Amino acid sequence: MLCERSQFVLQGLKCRRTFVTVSKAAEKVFSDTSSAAFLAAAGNLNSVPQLHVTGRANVGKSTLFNAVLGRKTLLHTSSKAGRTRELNFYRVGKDPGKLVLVDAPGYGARGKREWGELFDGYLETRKQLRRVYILFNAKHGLNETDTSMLQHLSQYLISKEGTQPFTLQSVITKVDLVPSNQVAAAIAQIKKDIFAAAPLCLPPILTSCEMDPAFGIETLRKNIAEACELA
Ligand SMILES: Nc1nc2c(ncn2[C@@H]2O[C@H](COP(=O)(O)OP(=O)(O)OP(=O)(O)O)[C@@H](O)[C@H]2O)c(=O)[nH]1
Ligand SMILES: [Mg+2]
Repeated sequence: MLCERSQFVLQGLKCRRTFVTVSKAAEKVFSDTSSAAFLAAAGNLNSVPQLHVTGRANVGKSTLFNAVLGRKTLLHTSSKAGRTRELNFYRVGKDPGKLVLVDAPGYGARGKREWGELFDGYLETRKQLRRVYILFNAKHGLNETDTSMLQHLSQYLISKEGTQPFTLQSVITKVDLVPSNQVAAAIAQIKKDIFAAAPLCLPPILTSCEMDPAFGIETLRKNIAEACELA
């Protein structure tokens, strides 16, 4: 199932081959963790693929992408919702970089209206955008705002010409917060809710940054390399 959906999204790439090359590619892209850097301006990055991270405030966006970049504090995190207040661009690898991660403010009750407008403008205009990662808290599941965001993002997934400008990948965070005997049911419910709201959204990658070692990071790195077609 995952295979078929990946194949669809990658427009015909052979699955087995994709996973082999992607695995090596992910190793290469993320091997030099010291070279990840915050970019104040994104003007000179027109040829570098970009990935966008979204999710409700406090879901763990910045923490998860620190883990992906192999850094503890590059992206600012906080126990208080609303820490990230603008679109922040991070280069992966030495200048000019292999790809750029864009960390965004959280949406939801504590998100602000203008953050939404900023996000939409970005989705509509950013040609280099390859994949949007939407994160859900394993313990909280999806609420109405999450469902609305999935439906909203779905509108951008297929253009009028029938092409797919970018793909949408779901990620479940904070799996450690769900008691082990309830994990399977919680994940099944989240998958069902994601599919109901956005059938084109790729099935979730499970993660936890509180486990030692953090869980799901390699899978996410491979997924990123795949999205950017880095061989
Ligand atoms: N238990 C647990 N806590 C986590 C995990 N990931 C992040 N957190 C905690 O969740 C809180 C919010 O993390 P952030 O990464 O700042 O969340 P965010 O989605 O970037 O938040 P905003 O920028 O405010 O939208 C912090 O206290 C993190 O330590 C996880 O996997 N498990
Ligand atoms: Mg944040």
